[in-house]
Amino acid sequence: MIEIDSVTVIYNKGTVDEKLALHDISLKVYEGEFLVVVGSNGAGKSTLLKLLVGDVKPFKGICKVAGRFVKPEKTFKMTSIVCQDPNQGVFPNLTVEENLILSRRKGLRGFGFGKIDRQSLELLASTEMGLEKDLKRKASKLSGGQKQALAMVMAVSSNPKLLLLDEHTAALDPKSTEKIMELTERINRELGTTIIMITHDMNLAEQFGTAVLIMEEGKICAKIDKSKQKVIASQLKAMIRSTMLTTTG
Ligand SMILES: Nc1ncnc2c1ncn2[C@@H]1O[C@H](COP(=O)(O)OP(=O)(O)OP(=O)(O)O)[C@@H](O)[C@H]1O
Repeated sequence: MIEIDSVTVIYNKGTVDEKLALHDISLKVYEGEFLVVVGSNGAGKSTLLKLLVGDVKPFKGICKVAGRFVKPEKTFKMTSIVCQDPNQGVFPNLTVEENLILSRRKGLRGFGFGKIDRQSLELLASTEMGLEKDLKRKASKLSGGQKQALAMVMAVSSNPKLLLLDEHTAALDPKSTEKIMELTERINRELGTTIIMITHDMNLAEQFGTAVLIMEEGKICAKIDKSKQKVIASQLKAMIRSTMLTTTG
């Protein structure tokens, strides 16, 4: 699904603000995988996601998604991204229904006609946040958790192959986090969507995903495959902590 080979990303190359954000990283992510990415601030986690949507270009190396070199216009339909801020993923002045219809069409043409698909309604209902009964409500009136649930359903309504989540539960309370994580798992399990999720929450890294990627200072320190390495939860947390401590000194 994802092939990254010896990629280096440098921001502001050749200026005084030059910054090496990814340093010669190689990574394979397989179809259906749910990869959780952890690492300190500035480790390069968000840059990795930007690389996968073509927002940054490799200075060196290659990056392919679904067998194709990443180009924003090509990955647009194949990849969706949900960020930390619940207000970023929805159109506040549109209703829940309009948001969903628009996202399904990926915002290319007008909206105001068409129907919400069954998959979106089922996913909305599964969150038990009452959104499916409140389709005429403006998104601006929803809670942070409801906005993020809507953003997630919108992100998968066009059936992307890859869903990128950049600390998508960071602004939520524990109850909403639980609901959003249940939805995240369902999307991976039932729709088969490959997921890459960044988090600073070690409990989430321990509890969710099929593999954990540990990054520090623009490098990949380890990829821990939970099934192959048969690690139990407490061991995994200890492994993440010790790898991060070793790297950061
Ligand atoms: N647009 C940019 N211009 C210049 N430098 C940048 C830019 N974006 C990120 N960087 C730098 O690149 C490095 C990696 O940043 P990145 O945002 O990928 O880290 P991160 O692991 O996602 O951090 P955080 O956990 O704080 O979100 C950091 O040193 C950061 O300051």
